[in-house]
Parts: sequence; C-alpha cells; structure tokens
Amino acid sequence: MSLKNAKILAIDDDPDVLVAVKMLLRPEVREIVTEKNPERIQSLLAQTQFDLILLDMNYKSSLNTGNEGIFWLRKIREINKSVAVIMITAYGDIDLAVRSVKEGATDFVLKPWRNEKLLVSIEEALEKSALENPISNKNKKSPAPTIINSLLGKSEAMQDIFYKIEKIAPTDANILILGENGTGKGEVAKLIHQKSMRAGKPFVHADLGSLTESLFESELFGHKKGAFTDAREDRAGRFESANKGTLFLDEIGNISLPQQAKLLTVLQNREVTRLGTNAPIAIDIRLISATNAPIKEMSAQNQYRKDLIYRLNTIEITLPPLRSRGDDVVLLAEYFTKTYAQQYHKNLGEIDEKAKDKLRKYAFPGNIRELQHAIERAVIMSDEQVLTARDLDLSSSIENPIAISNEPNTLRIDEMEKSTILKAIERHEGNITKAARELGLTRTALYRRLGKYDI
Ligand SMILES: Nc1ncnc2c1ncn2[C@@H]1O[C@H](COP(=O)(O)OP(=O)(O)OP(=O)(O)O)[C@@H](O)[C@H]1O
Repeated sequence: MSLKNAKILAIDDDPDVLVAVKMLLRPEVREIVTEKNPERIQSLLAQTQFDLILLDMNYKSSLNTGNEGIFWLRKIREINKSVAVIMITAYGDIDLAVRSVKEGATDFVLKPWRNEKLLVSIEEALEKSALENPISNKNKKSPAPTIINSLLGKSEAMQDIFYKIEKIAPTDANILILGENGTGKGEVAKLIHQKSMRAGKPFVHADLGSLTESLFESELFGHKKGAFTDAREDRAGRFESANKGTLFLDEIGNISLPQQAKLLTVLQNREVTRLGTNAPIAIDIRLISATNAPIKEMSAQNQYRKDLIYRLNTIEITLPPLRSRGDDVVLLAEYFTKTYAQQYHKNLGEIDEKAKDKLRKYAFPGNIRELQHAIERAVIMSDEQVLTARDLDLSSSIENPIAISNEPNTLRIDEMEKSTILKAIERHEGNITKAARELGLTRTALYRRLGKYDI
C-alpha cells in the first residue's frame, strides 16, 4: 500500500495536533479523517475501510498513564485486526509505547514529532501491514493466532479450565476469575467474551487498581460536561461503553469500601447515573471480574463486602499458578521463543534440555508474564539457533525450592513471604512505608499481609 493511496484516520483530543496532521497529510494521502473523540472509533471504522490509524495514547479527560490509548487500541483490534495503528505519545513513555506494540500497534511516535519522521513511520507501517495481510480483506477477522488471543495449556489443570470456559461462556452469568499475578486472568476474560453470545459486541476493560478515588466514578459511570473541573464534555463511563457487551473489572480486590458500595448499587439496579446528572441509564452488561487479592479473607475481616462478592461470583474460576501446571512451562516457553524469534528476526526455534530443566525448576512467582519476559530477554540476547540455560536469566534466581520440595506449595510460599516481610520490616526498623517500598507493595497491601500472617 503506497502513501498516496492510503486512507488514514487520526484520533487525538488535542485539536492543534489534528490540524497539524491534516495539513501534513492532506497533500500526501488519498484521504485523511480526523476525530477528537475516541468513542467514535467504532462508528468511523464501520463507515470507512482505513489503512492506517494514528492513535493518541493520552486523553486529557482521563488518566495520564496512556492506558486509554491501549484501551482504544484493543478496541480497534477487536473490530479490525489488520489495520496499521501508530500510537502517538506525548510523554516519551517508552515502556507504555512498547507495551502498545506488544498489544498489536504497528509502531509508535513521540510528540512533538518531525514531519519527515512521521511520514517515514506511516510509510513503513503501511508496508508492514501490506506484507502481513497480503489479502486485503480488512473487514474479515484474521484468524492468525497472536500472544493476546491464544491461551495455551496441556496440563490437566488447564484442561479443566478450558472445559469450564466452554461451559460457562454462553451463559450470561457473572464470573469472578481468581489467581496470582500473570496467570492469564485477562486472557481468560477475553476468551469467555469471544465464546459468548455477546462476542460481536464491545469488550470493555477497566483496571480498577489504577483508578484514583476521584476518577473511579467518572471512569466507570461517566460524567456530564462541567460535573467537575476537568469534565470538558459529556462522557460515557465504562459501564455504558460496555452496553450489550462484556465489562471486565480487573483488580476488583483493590477498591475501597465506599467504592464497593457504589459498584454494588449499580449492579443491583442495573443502571448508572453519570456524574453531574440525575438521570439513570439502563445498562445491559455481562460482568467478568478478576483479582489476585484474597477477597474472601478480606471479607472475613470486614475489608470487603460479602454482598458484593455474591454479585460478582455467580461462577468462580481459579487459575493455577504456572509452577503447578507441569510441563506447560515448556510448552509456553517454546511458543514465546518462536513468537519473539520472529519478532526480533532471530533464527531461533528450539530450547535445549538443560534450559527446559532450568525452567521446570524455577518457581515463577510472576507466572506466565515473568516467563514471557524471561524468554523475550533470552531471545534478544541469543545469537544461536537453540536457546540454552545460560541465556535464561531467571530474575530472583531461586532454583525453585518449591518444585523440589514435597511440602504443599502454598505453605512454602506463605513461609517465604512471611519471612521476607519480617526481614524488610526489621531492616527498616518498623517503618512500614519504607518496608513496603522495598518489597514493591503498597502500604495497604503490606498491611493486608501483616494481618494475614498475624505479624
Ligand atoms: N495460557 C496462555 N497462553 C499464552 N499466553 C498466556 C496464557 N496465559 C497468559 N498468557 C500471557 O501472559 C501474560 C499475562 O497474562 P494476563 O495479563 O492475562 O495475566 P493476569 O492474571 O490478568 O495478570 P495480572 O493479575 O497481573 O493482571 C499476557 O501477556 C498473556 O498474553
């Protein structure tokens, strides 16, 4: 696809940026459409077959973390898997930008950009997308598997999960997914949606862990222009955006008691009221929630509302940690090796036996996400055709005391966690803030663990 023939859509809530893009691209491309409201993406994509989308990562009325951009990227990918997407970020936040590429963006550019550089990025993205999608049938959903859409697992534990998913997906029941960090809760939520009767409708992800107290209501329930200082226009919340589809509430264990009460009211009444209005709007959503927090124990200590848990967990799925999934670790490692070898243009295809043993013996506290990053690093570092144990830098390098012990896993992990916490508190002479920082936990999370271990 040449630049001259390309139809391009630019989405940014800054009108100056849109004017600049329009002036730059109008003489260069077949069509340039600009839009400041990302909520219109769905209808714009339904009207026109765009070849490339320039998508801003930050929207002023929302969080300044770029999550919005990734949210809209996912939305675009749900509708059209092959259109090239270039993310635009003003914050030079490489991590987020890299994440967006992993989530399916073709490339990213930093604001302010140099015009020639932007044109080159657009041309390259169009070429790449033409190579990856030789049959230009962009309305047809591509069946090509990606990391995002494929859930792998041969272990008995995962076969049980797949069976459960097949059974529950077509029902409209609320689902609560439990499991440690990185076990695939988000992936399972997407799969349930894809296999449900709401598959053609929106799948809306809300990360409650990243919402501040003040943003919680406006993000979830929406607001009217002028409802608060930054509310510059009417805006639908995640509940409304998910109407007729699925709403995925991630990190549900991280919300305060007042927030739990607000959420419960919406779920009970099946209607939301945007901030600054008093007109309730009926909502029709399927709710999937996820957490790695022990919410039942929290409810026993009155930190979590039991009535909310009842609403959330009509059906519960608990994802097993990677260390109890047998040889899935090797299966996944092989899959990630091939995927990253392709991505980084390496001639790598296999993992040798010693490396496989190393993977089997390591506990993977960060589960699949940790494995994925370890393999990505190894692939980048390796110049050979086979991945060896030396290439694998497993972060904490504890050669899995769990896997080689006969004691139950949870007991050993609890002991290790308790002793790590005690040592950190001792080192900081009882200063919880400093200990929490060293442990990479929030103060609340550390207090929760102190309660759990009776410290
Ligand atoms: N069965 C699987 N097969 C292939 N990839 C997987 C599988 N499960 C998870 N992944 C990958 O592992 C990473 C972590 O998965 P995901 O984000 O769904 O975990 P999570 O449990 O929601 O994590 P967190 O609790 O931190 O939000 C993702 O990159 C995902 O694509």
